Amino acid sequence: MSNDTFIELSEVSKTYPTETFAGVKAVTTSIPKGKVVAIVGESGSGKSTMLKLIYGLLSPDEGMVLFKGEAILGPAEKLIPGHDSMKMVTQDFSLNTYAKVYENVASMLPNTDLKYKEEKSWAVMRFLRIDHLHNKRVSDLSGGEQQRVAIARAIITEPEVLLMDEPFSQVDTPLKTHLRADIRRLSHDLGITVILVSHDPVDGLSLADEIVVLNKGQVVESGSPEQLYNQPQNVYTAKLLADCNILKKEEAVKLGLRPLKDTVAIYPEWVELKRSWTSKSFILIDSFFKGNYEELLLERDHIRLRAINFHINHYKKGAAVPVVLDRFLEFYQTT
Ligand SMILES: Nc1ncnc2c1ncn2[C@@H]1O[C@H](COP(=O)(O)OP(=O)(O)OP(=O)(O)O)[C@@H](O)[C@H]1O
Repeated sequence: MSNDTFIELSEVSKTYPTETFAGVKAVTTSIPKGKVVAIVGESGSGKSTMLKLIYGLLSPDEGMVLFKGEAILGPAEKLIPGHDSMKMVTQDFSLNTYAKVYENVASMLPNTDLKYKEEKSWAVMRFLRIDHLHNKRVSDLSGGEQQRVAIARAIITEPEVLLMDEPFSQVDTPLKTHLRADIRRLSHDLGITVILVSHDPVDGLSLADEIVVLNKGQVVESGSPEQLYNQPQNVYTAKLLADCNILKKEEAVKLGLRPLKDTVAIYPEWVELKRSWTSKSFILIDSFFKGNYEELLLERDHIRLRAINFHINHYKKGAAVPVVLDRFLEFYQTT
């Protein structure tokens, strides 16, 4: 392990005292500087545990967590837990809800230079577009606004790393887009390395430069969103990131595919719907309106597939839908 790497986890394991299974197990991965990294995985896969190990809120039972080549001190070795060059925004935001926005943000800086304190507080509030709320009490803000105040408090001291646990949990869909853009600006404009945990992998796909996939406390793979979406090495990743159709080899063969491995994954957008006759017709079981498209549930030989259809209401329930299948992923694992 070289000294010029940024954050490195090497064979890190952590089992909680009351548990028999490890929260994380033999995790080895590295986090590059200045990037947005999303840790994704099913509930209980160890995402929050990994975040706490990086921040120093937990000590590993085995292995090492290094920040710029130095071991991160755990709670037993540090009076105030948490690494000095990092800040963590938790789901509860830890704000003083009775105080105003400006006070919440400015109180993170010492009173040694009042001019700097005031200028910096305004700059950070402007960066996160909460300057117009400066005089409002935090208790009167929406969840999305409180989230931005929590981020402002975290970045005002210019940390090198910002850790975010489920940053989108209290934000509705339109605000998510703004918050994603804000998080990207933290890394791209300010150079902060952002490590976030999300139970919704779509957040990771649309925002992160790199994704780390956890399953049962272990890193199953990591890479860019495009790489993991288009060429996942595990059926777990394909299911997690794409909500894809999973077929056994025999089922895929019945549908005319020629897989070599045990499990086949077909993304709904790869189920090609044709307007004219094809040798493969499916029966439309149901359709689900999704706004600018509908999701079709199709069946043939007792095998069901979900497909995406942009010509809403073109197919009626019970009708034959001509389909072409020529793109699929295949895996040796069955789950
Ligand atoms: N304080 C704790 N004490 C005992 N077990 C814990 C504790 N925190 C987490 N665990 C266990 O460790 C495992 C990993 O939990 P963790 O919270 O890291 O997962 P997660 O992927 O963040 O889950 P979620 O998405 O549900 O928040 C789980 O089995 C969980 O029950």
